[in-house]
Amino acid sequence: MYDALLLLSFGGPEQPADVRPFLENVTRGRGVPPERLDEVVEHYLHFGGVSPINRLNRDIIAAIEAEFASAGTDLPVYFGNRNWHPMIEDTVARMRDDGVRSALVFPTSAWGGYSGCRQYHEDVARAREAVEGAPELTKLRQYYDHPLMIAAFADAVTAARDELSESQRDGARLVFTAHSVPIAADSTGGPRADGGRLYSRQVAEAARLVAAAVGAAEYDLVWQSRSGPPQVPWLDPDICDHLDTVAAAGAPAVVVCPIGFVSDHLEVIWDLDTEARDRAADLGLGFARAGTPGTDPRFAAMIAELVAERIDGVPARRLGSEPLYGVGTNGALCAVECCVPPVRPGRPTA
Ligand SMILES: CC1=C(CCC(=O)O)c2cc3nc(cc4[nH]c(cc5[nH]c(cc1n2)c(C)c5CCC(=O)O)c(CCC(=O)O)c4C)C(CCC(=O)O)=C3C
Ligand SMILES: [Fe+2]
Repeated sequence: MYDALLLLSFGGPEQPADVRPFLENVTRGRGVPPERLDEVVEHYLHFGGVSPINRLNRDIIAAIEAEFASAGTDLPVYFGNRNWHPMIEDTVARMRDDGVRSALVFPTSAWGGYSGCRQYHEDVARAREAVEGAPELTKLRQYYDHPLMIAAFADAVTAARDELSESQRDGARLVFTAHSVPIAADSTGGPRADGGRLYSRQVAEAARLVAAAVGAAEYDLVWQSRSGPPQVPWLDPDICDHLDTVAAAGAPAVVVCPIGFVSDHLEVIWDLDTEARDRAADLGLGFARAGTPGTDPRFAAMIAELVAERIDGVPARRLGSEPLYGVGTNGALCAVECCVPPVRPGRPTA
């Protein structure tokens, strides 16, 4: 029925010369101001112009291959990106040349919403348009509340808390963070009949599930990595501003859980490990950042389970109750009027 798996991700530069063209791909027609782009160029150059994201995705692929081998699942795993090499168009052409007829697509975003789900459908549609004789491509579902992912995040939170000194541990505030998006995009996320806000509702539920798993009665959910022009409202508060609030409330430390991301890519190692950590230091707040689930063996096990749902009809395991979508073949949307793209300032209308 399916003869391959394609891991589809965001992509990131692998050398300094890649940084500008990568960012142009990401932001084309999206109204991100040039000043913001210049800043983001600096973030990448701070790490030698190399994002860890491709390497981390290759590690995830190696873990999936091992998982498939031990389960006797005979599916080759391919790697393609939206914004940088290996580009999805090139990978889909290679899949066709290898004789792949119908493949499943695992997106490295757990979420619904425009950026986390619909844009991956658009990537699939664009790649198939570019490649004559392209295989059928069926995107897997959203997995924000999969028990294996929640368990991996929960153990990472516990490990981060243990890094704090004993005096900081007790009063440490648990803070979840995810990529901010424009409020207009969030409000049209999901099928219209569901009332929108799919992304922020799923993020809030994932945070609740992880907090419950570690026994935290209190926690906060904040946002990070805002871009776009300042007059456009995005989900807030921002993580750095929130650290001021936490410090003012008298907490000795924070445990920051990047619930919105599956791996330690640039949004994590810059925005959290650099910017937020520096802000915490200025405020005299202890700071520990929980790891992301991508390197946890349970993450590959979860992917194998999502594949088995499609191939063997294994029942979908999930802990939450927010609506869950994400499946579509050849770029077909999850539902009619799903995640209608917001009108963006500066975006070409054609
Ligand atoms: C919801 C969401 C996720 C999580 C879901 C998922 O994982 O898909 C995510 C992930 C990521 N975002 C990433 C990088 C960037 N995102 C940008 C810009 C934007 N992100 C947005 C949303 C999201 N982004 C939005 C609404 C924009 C504004 C432009 C637009 O409306 O589309 C920009 C432009 C410059 C800037 O920051 O302004 C960059 C460089 C990287 C790669 C990091 C690396 O290289 O290691 C990853 C994994
Ligand atoms: Fe992003």
